[in-house]
Amino acid sequence: MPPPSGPRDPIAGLDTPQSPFPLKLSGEVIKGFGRGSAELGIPTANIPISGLDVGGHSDLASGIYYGWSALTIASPSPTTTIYPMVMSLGYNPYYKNTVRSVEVHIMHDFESDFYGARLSLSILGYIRPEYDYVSKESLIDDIRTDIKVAEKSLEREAYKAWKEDGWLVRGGKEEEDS
Ligand SMILES: Cc1cc2nc3c(=O)[nH]c(=O)nc-3n(C[C@H](O)[C@H](O)[C@H](O)COP(=O)(O)O)c2cc1C
Ligand SMILES: Nc1ncnc2c1ncn2[C@@H]1O[C@H](COP(=O)(O)OP(=O)(O)O)[C@@H](O)[C@H]1O
Repeated sequence: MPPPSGPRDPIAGLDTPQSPFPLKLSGEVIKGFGRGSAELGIPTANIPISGLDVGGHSDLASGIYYGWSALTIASPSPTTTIYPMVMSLGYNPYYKNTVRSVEVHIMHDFESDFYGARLSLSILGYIRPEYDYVSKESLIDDIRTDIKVAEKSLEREAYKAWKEDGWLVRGGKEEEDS
């Protein structure tokens, strides 16, 4: 399906997250198809799609989502940092992938890659379905717009609050029994 023509909404969804959000998803950063940085100039960290099953979200619709991410780097000592993120879930119709993938663009400039790190997501809203595009440039334009929409959407108080969520701050770990 091609994207609709005309301007896009600058903000996604209502002023408070609606059911089924927030959704939690966590996994190890694995290799993707090697296109994000090289072809699009927008790196995307892939995590195993099996993480959706673990959380009971295997029927989550393909599309573009936004929320907060926690990146946990193991060495020299485990450190978790929270960043805003946009996530693409699906078959990337422009590239006609045959498997569904979870790809996360973290809205931060990193100096190096972080394969093997743990990436935990608190997904707070849905932006749009995935589309096929006539050109790589129009795909890039839409991803850039998604990033702006996510930034603006996360500025709302009820969305900002989830940045401090315990599960995320603990790097995707459930609370231990005391
Ligand atoms: C916010 C965002 C929106 C995206 N939207 C689409 C889309 O509508 N259609 C599509 O084919 N791919 C979409 N993609 C996926 C890119 O095509 C994908 O990230 C790219 O193929 C890089 O894949 P790789 O990291 O596995 O190499 C989107 C990615 C992001 C981060
Ligand atoms: N802002 C960022 N968001 C997501 N990943 C990033 C970012 N900056 C660097 N990376 C790194 O780049 C990798 C993704 O690069 P990419 O070119 O999309 O390759 P691939 O999808 O094949 O793994 C991520 O796994 C991560 O290690």
